Amino acid sequence: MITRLPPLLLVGGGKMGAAMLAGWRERGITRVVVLDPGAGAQALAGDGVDIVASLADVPADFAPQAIVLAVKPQIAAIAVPPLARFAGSALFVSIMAGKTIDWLAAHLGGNAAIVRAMPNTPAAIRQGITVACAGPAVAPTQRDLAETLLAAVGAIEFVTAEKLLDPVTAVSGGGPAYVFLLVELLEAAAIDQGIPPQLATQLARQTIIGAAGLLAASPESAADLRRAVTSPNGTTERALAILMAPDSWPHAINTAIDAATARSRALGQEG
Ligand SMILES: NC(=O)C1=CN([C@@H]2O[C@H](COP(=O)(O)OP(=O)(O)OC[C@H]3O[C@@H](n4cnc5c(N)ncnc54)[C@H](O)[C@@H]3O)[C@@H](O)[C@H]2O)C=CC1
Ligand SMILES: O=C(O)[C@@H]1CCC=N1
Repeated sequence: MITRLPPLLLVGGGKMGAAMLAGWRERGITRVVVLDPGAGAQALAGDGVDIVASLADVPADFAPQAIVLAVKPQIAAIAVPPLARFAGSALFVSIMAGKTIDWLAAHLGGNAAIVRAMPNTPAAIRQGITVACAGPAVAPTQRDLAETLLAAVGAIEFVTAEKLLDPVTAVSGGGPAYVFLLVELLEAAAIDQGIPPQLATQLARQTIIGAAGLLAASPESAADLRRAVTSPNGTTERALAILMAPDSWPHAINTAIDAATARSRALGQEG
């Protein structure tokens, strides 16, 4: 167990970068340099955290033990190669969707130590889940460091088959968006039934919050919790008969996850 985090370079201080930085601050940092040209990143400055707009502004004597890549995959081909000078000394942890360990190694130099990971936005409240895969050049102590950095924002699982990162990206990486969409759709349906908008919003939000809390607190499976709501010949049964029809949610969710998985694979090939 690492007690205090070593010097870190965070490349990209947007939604995910900021969420991880907040988790690291709770964990105890020595020094973090955030490389981000965006004006919004300035808000991340504070005790032990410096913001720089370009790599040229990173102090020459700063020696990060880990570099976390939290920029969009679409700019990776521009943002990643200049970091190759750290490849001999630092671990790289990439959370970019789709970008493979091979792609990163090709842009950083063949021997770079690389962990590819996929977190999700509940990281912002330390309730995320991350799946990670360590490349061949990662030393055991570097794997431990990656685990510590990622565990600061929620649960963490390592896999050895990197190809699983594409469906993981589709399921848990994007998963919060599907849940938020459900809130939006429930709210719209409530309004359609004549429920006043303010109450409709409250019903939709608190239903998801309450159901998630019940899932977290209960030892029962999701299917058992669903059955507990569903009275024989009652109201929920009528709704579920529509939602659970093979060409309804089962088909839509499966097709959606398939499309997102394919997009993750394609992002790995671009640039
Ligand atoms: N948003 C999400 O739900 C998740 C996103 N990811 C991945 O995390 C990465 C970041 O995503 P978000 O935080 O959502 O994006 P974001 O747009 O909030 O943050 C990206 C940050 O990169 C900065 N940036 C742009 N060009 C840069 C450069 N050349 N050097 C350094 N920084 C630069 C931007 O100013 C911005 O602050 C992406 O690769 C995405 O695939 C992973 C899991 C979940
Ligand atoms: O939509 C995306 O590409 C990223 C990866 C997972 C969540 N957001």
